[in-house]
Amino acid sequence: MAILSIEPLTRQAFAPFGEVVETEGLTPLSINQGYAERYNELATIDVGAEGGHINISWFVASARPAPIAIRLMERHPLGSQMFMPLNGGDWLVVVCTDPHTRSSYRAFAAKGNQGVNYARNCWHHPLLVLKDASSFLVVDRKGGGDNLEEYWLDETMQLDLRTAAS
Ligand SMILES: NC(=O)N[C@@H](O)C(=O)O
Ligand code: NI
Repeated sequence: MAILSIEPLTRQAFAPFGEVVETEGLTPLSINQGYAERYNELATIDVGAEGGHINISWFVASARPAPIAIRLMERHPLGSQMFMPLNGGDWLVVVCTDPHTRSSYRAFAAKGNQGVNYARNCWHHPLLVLKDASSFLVVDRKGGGDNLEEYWLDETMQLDLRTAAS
C-alpha cells in the first residue's frame, strides 16, 4: 500500500495544478467608500471550450472513512473547476501530473480559508473533506462534450493524515 504524505497548500506548491484562492499575502483594493476590501482576480475560470458556460453550484460533502484511500483520479478536459469552502473547515486536495506515475501524486492540507481552482485537464481526486456536511461553492463548466475522464488506480494509495497537521 503506497502512503502519500500531506503537505501545506501554498500558491507556489500548487502552481503546476492551478491556483489557490486565498487572500494571504495580497493587498486588497479599497472599495465602496472604504467600507469593503476587494481581493481581485484570484482565479481564471476556463470553461469556454466547445461552447461551455460557467456553472455555479453548491456541494455538501461528507467525510470519507479513515484511512482515506485514493483509488480514483479524474480530470475535466473541457474546463477548470474551483472549490471554495464555506464552513471554514480544513480539507484535503490530491492531484497528480500522471495518474500512472505514483511519484507524480501530491496531497495538500487546505485551510478553511483556502480554495483551489483546478486548471483545465488537471488530474485531481474528487472533493475530499474531513467533516460531514462540509459546504463548498463550486465554479466549473456546464455544456456539451465529455468533460470527465477517470482513472482507477491499480494499487490503492493511502493518505498519511498524521502529516496533515504539519
Ligand atoms: N462530480 C463533480 O461534479 N465533482 C468532481 O468533479 C469533483 O472534483 O469533486
Ligand atoms: Ni472534478
